[in-house]
Amino acid sequence: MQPQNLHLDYSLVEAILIPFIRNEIRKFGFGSVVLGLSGGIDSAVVCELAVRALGAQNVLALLMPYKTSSQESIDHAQLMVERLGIRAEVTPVSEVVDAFFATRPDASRLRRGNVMARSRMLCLYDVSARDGCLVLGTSNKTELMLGYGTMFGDMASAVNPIGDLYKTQLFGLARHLGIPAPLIDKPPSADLWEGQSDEADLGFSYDAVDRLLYMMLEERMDRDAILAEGIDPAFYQRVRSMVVRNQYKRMMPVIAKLSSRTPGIDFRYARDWQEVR
Ligand SMILES: Nc1ncnc2c1ncn2[C@@H]1O[C@H](COP(=O)(O)OP(=O)(O)OC[C@H]2O[C@@H]([n+]3cccc(C(=O)O)c3)[C@H](O)[C@@H]2O)[C@@H](O)[C@H]1O
Ligand SMILES: Nc1ncnc2c1ncn2[C@@H]1O[C@H](COP(=O)(O)OP(=O)(O)OP(=O)(O)O)[C@@H](O)[C@H]1O
Ligand SMILES: [Mg+2]
Repeated sequence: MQPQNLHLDYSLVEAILIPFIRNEIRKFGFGSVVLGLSGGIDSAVVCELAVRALGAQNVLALLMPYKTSSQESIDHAQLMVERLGIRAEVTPVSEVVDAFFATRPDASRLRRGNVMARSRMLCLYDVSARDGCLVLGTSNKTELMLGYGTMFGDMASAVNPIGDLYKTQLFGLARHLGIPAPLIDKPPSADLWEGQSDEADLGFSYDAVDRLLYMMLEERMDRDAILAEGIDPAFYQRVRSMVVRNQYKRMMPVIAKLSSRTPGIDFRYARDWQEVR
């Protein structure tokens, strides 16, 4: 498999995603969106696309730093706000998160990170109720496949335009859209604790894992064919087990089937199932 196979015609991607956002937001009578703008590349790309789809006046960015969030992240989020001329609100999550852990002082870094992500989700959904808008999602395909995100936290949204794009492709789309270089050039980080980096957390690079995921998913190659491409067997096994282990993050909760039409099992109409009057 050639690494260039991963790359897409980003003009075409843009041409698909802009009407996608417009249609998926407007078909229920909504006209505007809110999203968490972190200063990272994923939310910058989603924000840029949303402005192109709906207009700057219809996009609200929430900047939700925790007290350890880096100043650079905040600056980069501000850079996007200025570039796009959108409305922005700063709603730090430090007090909420710290109040929660005041009675749980021994909680691990993982638990703290998840509560941080879920506190941001609280803010986003509260604003969506306040303003009558929808929450735009920013989880990319690599994160969704690996389960590298907090369920009901940063993974929660109404509409996610980038969930079928690998991180490597996000970089390509960001360049195509003209996202400022400082956001593209820095290492991706969940920014949940000081100095965190996705690639250090995961123990492999996005280039390597996207190449492997592409062979597993798009090219449907089996283990032998993938190893013949020079992929390390331990790396293959690790990624495969992450994909399998985190399947639940990509599904509805399991529902005990008691009737002939169970939500999510036999009742699987599309989100826009027409109301019969
Ligand atoms: N088989 C199963 N079926 C259904 N539910 C299952 C389950 N196994 C666990 N669970 C449940 O899921 C929970 C674990 O999932 P979850 O709570 O999501 O948390 P978890 O997967 O443990 O951690 C989240 C991961 O995402 C990373 N993250 C978080 C936030 C942002 C970013 C970023 O890149 O910005 C990255 C974070 O560093 C960490 O590696 C368990 O505590 C359990 O309740
Ligand atoms: N400080 C923050 N303020 C607002 N939203 C945030 C903040 N931190 C995280 N988020 C939200 O959580 C999402 C998940 O973070 P994640 O790090 O995966 O994406 P990113 O920061 O946009 O890009 P990158 O992965 O390159 O850092 C973000 O896209 C954003 O919507
Ligand atoms: Mg980030």
